[in-house]
Amino acid sequence: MAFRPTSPALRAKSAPPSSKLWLARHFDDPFVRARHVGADPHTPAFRARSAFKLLDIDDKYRRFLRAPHVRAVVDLGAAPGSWSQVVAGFMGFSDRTRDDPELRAEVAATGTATFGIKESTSVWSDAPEKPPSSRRGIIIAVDRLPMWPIPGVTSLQMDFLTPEASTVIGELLRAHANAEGKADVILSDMAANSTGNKIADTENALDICKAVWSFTRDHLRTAESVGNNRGGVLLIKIFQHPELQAFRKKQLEPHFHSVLYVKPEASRSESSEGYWLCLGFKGP
Ligand SMILES: C[S@@+](CC[C@H](N)C(=O)[O-])C[C@H]1O[C@@H](n2cnc3c(N)ncnc32)[C@H](O)[C@@H]1O
Repeated sequence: MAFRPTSPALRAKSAPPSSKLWLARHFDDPFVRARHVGADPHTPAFRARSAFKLLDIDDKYRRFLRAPHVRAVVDLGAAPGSWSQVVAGFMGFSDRTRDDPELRAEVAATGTATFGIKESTSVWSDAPEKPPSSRRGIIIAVDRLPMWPIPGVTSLQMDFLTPEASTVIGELLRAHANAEGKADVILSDMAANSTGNKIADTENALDICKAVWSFTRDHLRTAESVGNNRGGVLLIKIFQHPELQAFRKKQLEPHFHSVLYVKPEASRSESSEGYWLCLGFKGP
């Protein structure tokens, strides 16, 4: 199956007027245009404009992802994979998926949307058999949706809110990360589907925050173990809401040296989306 984007002209033709407006604005968006920087103008360099949010946050806030000690990263809500692409780039892996004939042949041999998935565990990976730790670290990407592979990224197709998610990710970290078996950075761009009901949407957003925080307590390295008071980083997507602010005050602030609210340039101004960048984990 070819992962080539449908041309904007084709999509706009059959769309109702309101969608046409959205599409016109979408394709006029500098971050959407910037995705197409590769040799082939039809194949975006990044799979989503979200890549620019992460690049922007990392640029503005102390290059927490580019720090040399960062060798284990967990990317929650990773599909279609642009954040994982950014992390893989920083950790020295290049996205050869499009260019490498060998990798393409591998992909073709194992199937299409479901290729490589081990049915028993619902874990699949495009990383070679040798442990990633012997190279430049481990990147674990988790999503309910399948994800086209990215070299250096181990992908898990699972619902993060299920109890086994933490166990499976923890096992991978213990096998392939640093001596402590913990992540240097945890990223969460997870967003629940909107139900149209504000109360239900807030509850769902809060459930995600709580699950990510509980996972963080178990699997994030502390600033002390990194040897840097900004080490042990959590970046989590949130939507502005008083209940979420209370969660930040009670749960996050006491456990990190600093918790910053960040609204990257690539985040649409009309969206209430933002991120908390939590630096320097003090421990659970
Ligand atoms: C905004 S997208 C992430 C985009 C991604 N950061 C990128 O750059 O390509 C949010 C993702 O969160 C995933 N998601 C939401 N709830 C989830 C859950 N409970 N478990 C796993 N993934 C979830 C969705 O499937 C969706 O792919």
